[in-house]
Amino acid sequence: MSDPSLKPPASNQPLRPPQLMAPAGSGGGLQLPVTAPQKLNSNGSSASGSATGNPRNKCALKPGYSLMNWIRLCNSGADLSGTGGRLVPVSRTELARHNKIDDAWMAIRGRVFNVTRYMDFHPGGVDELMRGVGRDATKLFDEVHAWVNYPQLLGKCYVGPLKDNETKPAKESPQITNVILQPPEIVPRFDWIQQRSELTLIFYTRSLANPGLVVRRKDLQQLSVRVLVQHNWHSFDFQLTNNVEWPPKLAKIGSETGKIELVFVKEEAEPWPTYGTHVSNRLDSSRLHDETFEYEVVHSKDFNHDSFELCLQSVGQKVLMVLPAGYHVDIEVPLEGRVIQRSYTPVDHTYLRLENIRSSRSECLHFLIKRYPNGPVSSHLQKLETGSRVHWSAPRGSFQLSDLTAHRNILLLAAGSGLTPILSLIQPILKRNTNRIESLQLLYFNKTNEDIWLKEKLHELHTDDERFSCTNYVSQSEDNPQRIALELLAPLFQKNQPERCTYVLICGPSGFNTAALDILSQLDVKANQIHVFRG
Ligand code: HEM
Repeated sequence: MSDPSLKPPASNQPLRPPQLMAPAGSGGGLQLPVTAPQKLNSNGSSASGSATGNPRNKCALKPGYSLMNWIRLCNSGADLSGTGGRLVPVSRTELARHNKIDDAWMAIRGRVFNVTRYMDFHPGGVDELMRGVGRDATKLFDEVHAWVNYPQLLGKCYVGPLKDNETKPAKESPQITNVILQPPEIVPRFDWIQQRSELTLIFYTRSLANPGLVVRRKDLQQLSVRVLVQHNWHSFDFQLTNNVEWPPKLAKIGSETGKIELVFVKEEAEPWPTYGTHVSNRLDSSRLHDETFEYEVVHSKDFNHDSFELCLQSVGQKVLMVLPAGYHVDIEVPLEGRVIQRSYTPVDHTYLRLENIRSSRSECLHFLIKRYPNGPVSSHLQKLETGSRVHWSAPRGSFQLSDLTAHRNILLLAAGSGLTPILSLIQPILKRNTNRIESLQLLYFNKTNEDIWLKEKLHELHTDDERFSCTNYVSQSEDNPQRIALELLAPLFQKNQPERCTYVLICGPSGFNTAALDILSQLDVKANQIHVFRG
């Protein structure tokens, strides 16, 4: 029998009209986040905004069900938990009984919430929220939007802790285990919003999925967007309602949310009835293996005594490419009738000394390249003049940002030009809100002081966020040659030390990588705590 005191609140009846509710209270109630751009209806009026301030809105909420209305309801004194203010421990059996639209409970991280009244306020819609009711929805919640501040939004809906004292099934059947071991494929979901003068195409992947992007302009209304997520490519071919300008005003990938936003400026500033149409497909990745992209040099300049910066944009400005963090492209160079390839990870333009405004534009990719006397690719690239052409592959890599989720103290080991993939990870790791990082330590190894890249920039990063630190080591120093060694790394892995590193990312020449792996194995660091970037 279910406990009669745990019945859904009487107020599950239709909501009181919002204007009858008390205004948002001042004392510790919910706060309204910063307002975001809003979705325009075809008549140009605005639909409701997003609860986290993101300019997305899966469902146009009914009038009277905006975030503001929810805050009012929360502060109105209504019994949203349905328990009359009592905290009631909830068994899993009890939780399972509350699985209906008018009686909906949900457990997240061991806490049970009555989401019945939140149903129509949920920006993802009623059907989505219903997927999590009557059960422990922690995993589902995190997969969709781990960043949503549910304790704050659902504070008044808290029923009580989830009791975990029930007998668990003895053993899961082998089939079930298999299903759990294979993570479900992420298929990007498309959405769009508009303002009078802008159109935003949105692709939702998954939290920390670290997607990449290739956008190709066919003409002012036809675009091909390819999303790379977990080694799979998904294509979206668009026929837009009207013309947009190229390149997009913004191409943004939320490293934590896995959300991709492409903001285009409309040629004519007016509301569109719809974005247009699109056809989507999952692509056969093996067929893309031989695909190359043609880029041309827009800027090339010495960076230090043996390295240079190179900025390239797609020929005819047709392509915009954003790589997943930690990924590279293979640049191809013709040599004596053959084609040879080397891997390079682009760097953010803010790391370079660009003077040319054009080269900081979003459709350009920037590289920091070390010149090796016997390196045919780096020597070839250095000789290129403005307008010279280069071919490279689609983004490649095996790094999974989600592997780092459980780790709060991360060590970065880089040598020489191996710094570039590491650079692409620093911001995504530091910006992570889920299981926030405590320390991100970079040990950067070079031959001489002159070889060290970005000394000041990395110091600035440390000044901006003290969780990040960079220590330089030089091997060709007369008084104190420093190399990667057991004594150097051992203190970072000492047991019982709160800042003990639990994950290591390594990138350098093969000798350096091998030495690092050898030392880490002596320190008992397991293979699943290490990622090596190999070019
Ligand atoms: C566990 C079941 C749930 C599912 C399947 C679900 C699904 C969704 C979906 C599909 C969206 C649209 C945007 C996106 O893809 O991220 C969304 C947005 C949102 N959901 Fe949920 N949701 C669930 C539970 C909840 C709960 C319990 C809350 C209460 C705090 C919540 C609050 C929100 C908010 C605030 C947004 C807007 C996020 C933003 O704009 O950044 N969701 N949800």
